[in-house]
Amino acid sequence: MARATPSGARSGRKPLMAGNWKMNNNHLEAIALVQKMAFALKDADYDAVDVAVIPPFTALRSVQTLIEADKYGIQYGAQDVSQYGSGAYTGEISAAMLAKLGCTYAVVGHSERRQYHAEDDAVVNAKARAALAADLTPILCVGEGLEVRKAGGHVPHVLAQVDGGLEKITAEQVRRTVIAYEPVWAIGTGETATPQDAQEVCGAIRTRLAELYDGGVADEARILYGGSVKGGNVAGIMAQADVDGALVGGASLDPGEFVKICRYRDLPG
Ligand SMILES: O=C[C@H](O)COP(=O)(O)O
Repeated sequence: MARATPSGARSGRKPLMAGNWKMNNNHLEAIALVQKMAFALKDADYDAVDVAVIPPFTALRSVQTLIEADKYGIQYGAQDVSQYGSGAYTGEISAAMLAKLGCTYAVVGHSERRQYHAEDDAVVNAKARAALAADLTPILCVGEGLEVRKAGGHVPHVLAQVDGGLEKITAEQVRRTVIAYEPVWAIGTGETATPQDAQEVCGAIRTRLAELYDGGVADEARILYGGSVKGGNVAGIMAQADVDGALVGGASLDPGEFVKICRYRDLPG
C-alpha cells in the first residue's frame, strides 16, 4: 500500500491529530491500542482530519502490518530520525528505514530530545532535512521553557528555533513540513496553555513563515499545538485560526480520550 500523504485544508489546511506515545507500549500493546482506536474511529472522515500514531521504533513494523492489512485510515510515524543516511552510527535509525516501513511522519526536535539528548537547532535541522530527503513529513517541535515564558521571551525564543530548524529547507519542503508548538511547561504537567497562548505563538510562527518564504507557503504549512491536550480542552484550542491540530502525549495512550480529540468537532468549544 502506498504511504498516506498528508494534505492541506482549513483555509486549505487539513487538521492533524498526532499521538506521540513516547516510551510507552511494546509491539503487542501497540497492536491492541491501534485496534481500539481504529474501531472507535471506524466511521471517521479521514478526508476531514488526519489521525496519526507515533509509537516507539520497536512497534512500527507491527503497526504498519496491522494498518495495511485492515486498511485503517490511520497514519503513523516515528518519534525521532537520524541526521545521517547510513553507516557506523550505533543505535540510530535512518529516514530511509522509516520510509521503507511506510511512515508518513518523523518527529524532530521534541523538547525531550533537546533536553535529555542535547539536540540543538543544527541537529534538529539536519534531522528535518534527512526526513524530507526520504519523503517523510517532519513534525518539527519548538517551544519555550518556563523561565523564558515568565520573562515574556516566548515568541522570539520560538521563532529562533523555527529559523534554526528550517535552515536550508526550501519553500516546497516547508509546504509539507508540520511545525508543532509545544511550550515545555505544559508538557505532561496538566497545565495547558490557553487557546489564546497557543494562537499567539502559532500565529507568530505563521507570520515568520511568510517572512522566510511567502504567504502561500505560510498558508499551507500546518502548525500544531502540543502540551496537555485532552478531550476537555481540544475544541477551544482548535477554534484558533492558526492551530491546525495537536501533538498529543499522555492522552494518546488512552484510546477513548484520543478518539475524543480526533472528534473535536463534535465536542462543545
Ligand atoms: O509530544 C507530545 C507532547 O510532548 C505533549 O505531551 P502531553 O500531551 O503529555 O503533555
